[in-house]
Amino acid sequence: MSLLKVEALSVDIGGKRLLENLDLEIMAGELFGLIGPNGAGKSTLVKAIMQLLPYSGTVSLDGQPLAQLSARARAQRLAYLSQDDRLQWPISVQNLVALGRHPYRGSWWRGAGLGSAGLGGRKGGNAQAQADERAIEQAMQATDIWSLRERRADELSGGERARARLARVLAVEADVLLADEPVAALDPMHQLRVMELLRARCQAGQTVVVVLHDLTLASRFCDRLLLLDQGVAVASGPVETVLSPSHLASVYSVQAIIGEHQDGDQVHRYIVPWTCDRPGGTST
Ligand SMILES: Nc1ncnc2c1ncn2[C@@H]1O[C@H](COP(=O)(O)OP(=O)(O)OP(=O)(O)O)[C@@H](O)[C@H]1O
Repeated sequence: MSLLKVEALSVDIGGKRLLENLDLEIMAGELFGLIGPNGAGKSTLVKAIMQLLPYSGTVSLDGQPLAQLSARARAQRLAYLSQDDRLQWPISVQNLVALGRHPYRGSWWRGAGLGSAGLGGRKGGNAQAQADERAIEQAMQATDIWSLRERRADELSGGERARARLARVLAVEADVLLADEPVAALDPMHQLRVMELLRARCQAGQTVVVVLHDLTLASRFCDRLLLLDQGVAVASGPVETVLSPSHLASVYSVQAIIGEHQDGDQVHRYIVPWTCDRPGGTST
């Protein structure tokens, strides 16, 4: 049985249809990729799943419509990394990551998380505080921002901040992680590291929905893909079927070099967009 199910989902905003009658089933432990060109509707789909946009249709988790869950239950079961990387106020990296534990806190918990003592400052505290500290530290180690933990998040580089924001959602330890372009700002090593991390999280039982523009990463790491174009599902299923040369040409308007690389006993496909089918140019 699927963990996350989307049925007949449509989104209309301002008189414009952004998503058209989508059906989707994502299994527990799956690394599921959402791909498609700019404006295809990937972020809109993720926001609708997160109940951040009005939609028609049903989104359910474990058979229960998400709209029926309390905000706190939803926040514990689904973690969301948005594309928007603006920070609204100066905050240390470790306190930003600590915000990921907010869904487990009572309403009395007004601070950003760790206070002036930082990590380790509440050793010997209750079980919840220890679970929080463990989750926060693990998330920072996994995203390679441990050494940045006392820096101000708004003073980090774009890639460092992207990893800090990812650490915040990893710290939730939710059943489902929805990550909208988590590797877009990262250097190649950190892109691979994050994709390996998401893969490992799936092997440990989490379910991950990831929006990607890098088709080689999508091909190599995802179990299945949904290809969106203009709010419509063009193809869904195994990577080889979805990332066909004809889809690349018809949806992305590119001719791509598709090759295979033998890595141990596994064969991975790489996809390098090479020429544009659609002429570009600057408007005057
Ligand atoms: N609040 C909104 N009001 C009106 N139109 C919107 C709104 N949000 C998104 N759109 C439009 O919906 C379409 C899909 O947007 P969305 O952000 O889902 O695309 P995307 O596939 O995530 O694109 P990208 O790869 O550029 O991030 C776009 O044409 C966008 O302009």
